[in-house]
Amino acid sequence: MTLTLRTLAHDELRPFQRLVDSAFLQDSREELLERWRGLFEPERHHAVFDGDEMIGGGGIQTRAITVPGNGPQPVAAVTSVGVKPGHRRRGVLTRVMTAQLHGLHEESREALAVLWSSEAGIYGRYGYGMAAEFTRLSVPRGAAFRAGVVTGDERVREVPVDEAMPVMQALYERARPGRTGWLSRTDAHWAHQFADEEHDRDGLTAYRYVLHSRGYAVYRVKHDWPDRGPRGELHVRELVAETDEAYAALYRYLLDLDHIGEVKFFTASDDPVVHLLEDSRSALRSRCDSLWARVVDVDRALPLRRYPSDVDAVLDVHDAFCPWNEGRWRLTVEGGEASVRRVADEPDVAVDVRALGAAFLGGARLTALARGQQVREFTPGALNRLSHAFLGDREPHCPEVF
Ligand SMILES: CC(=O)SCCNC(=O)CCNC(=O)[C@H](O)C(C)(C)COP(=O)(O)OP(=O)(O)OC[C@H]1O[C@@H](n2cnc3c(N)ncnc32)[C@H](O)[C@@H]1OP(=O)(O)O
Repeated sequence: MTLTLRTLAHDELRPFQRLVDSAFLQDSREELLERWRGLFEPERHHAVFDGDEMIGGGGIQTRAITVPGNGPQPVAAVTSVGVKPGHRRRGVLTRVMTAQLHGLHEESREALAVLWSSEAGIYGRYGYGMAAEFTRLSVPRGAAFRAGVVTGDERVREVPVDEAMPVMQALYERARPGRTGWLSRTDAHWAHQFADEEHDRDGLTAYRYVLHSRGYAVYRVKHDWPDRGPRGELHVRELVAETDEAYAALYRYLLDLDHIGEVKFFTASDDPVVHLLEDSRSALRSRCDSLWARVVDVDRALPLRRYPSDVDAVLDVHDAFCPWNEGRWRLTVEGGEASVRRVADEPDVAVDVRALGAAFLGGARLTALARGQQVREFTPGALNRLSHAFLGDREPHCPEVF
């Protein structure tokens, strides 16, 4: 039977969702369909059919991502990729990736695509690079701040979700343009991210919502009452603050809650809490990849962000999956703004397109990627200059899995 590929219609959410559930070895739940419907853009979802049977697919959410120095920019947020068990390793994913990336290029849609990868070995072959990491942070309850840390005297208040949500949305929107890696959220995204259904809780409590006039935190608790006294785990879902003082005040509130042993948070890898703590080593940290990024069109993507230093270099780009990127491009950054044009000049560096994706948000250094054999320098000094130009003011961080 030959395989066919097409985009979906509005009434195909149910079979598509069943397919994704089957690929992720999850039970299908009819009641979740309404929540998914708000996120479903059928014309941006591709599915592969074996005869009449939908056996694989993947979708795109139309969103914006904050890039270094230039606020939110359009991004194709790739999501819900799956192939039914029994139909794997015969090129279904490759067909979906081809349809997505070639489609973005041909229709001049988003010049950048991002995703969270279920397994790290999958997306490099399609030109995605590891662009951001998150830190699994664990801080013991009561951990003291350094003398001199200011938390202010404003009371942090726990409030019901209905009161918290509009305030959270406004705070998030105000903070977002300055936070590399944060995504735009519609009401449907907010509803999805904070749905808080029983089966998502994994034995933890419902979300608790905490407000400060300049920030908020959302958390759950896993209770633990051993003989030596309570030592629950407090899991922070999101902590957003417009000021450093509000950030410290919210952390202080969470660290001082009774019955807690540890505060745990999947946070940005430059979360400042280690600098607030008297004993920085009490914060245990381990890192893992979060966002993978794909430069769809080199000449359209690189000018989307700003650069901290000027540079003029010819890049010999290797891109086997999107051949329109292959070859030599001159990247010129003046006053932080980039222009990119095709040239026949001798290259200063050779880069795999994965490395451009990894460096795009300022998270990975091109010098490190060179040591990882994804970048090669021909002109001495060019790599250091280029690597510096790609840095950002903050570590990129994506506070939600989509
Ligand atoms: C953004 C997201 O949604 S991430 C979620 C991805 N989905 C999942 O993890 C759900 C469970 N897994 C699956 O559904 C499937 O196994 C998929 C989607 C990962 C792969 O689908 P397939 O149709 O089997 O992939 P396909 O046959 O096109 O393989 C292409 C290549 O990727 C490789 N590959 C596929 N899956 C993996 C993996 N998990 N790890 C490493 N390599 C992989 C294949 O070996 C093949 O390599 P080759 O080009 O060198 O021959």
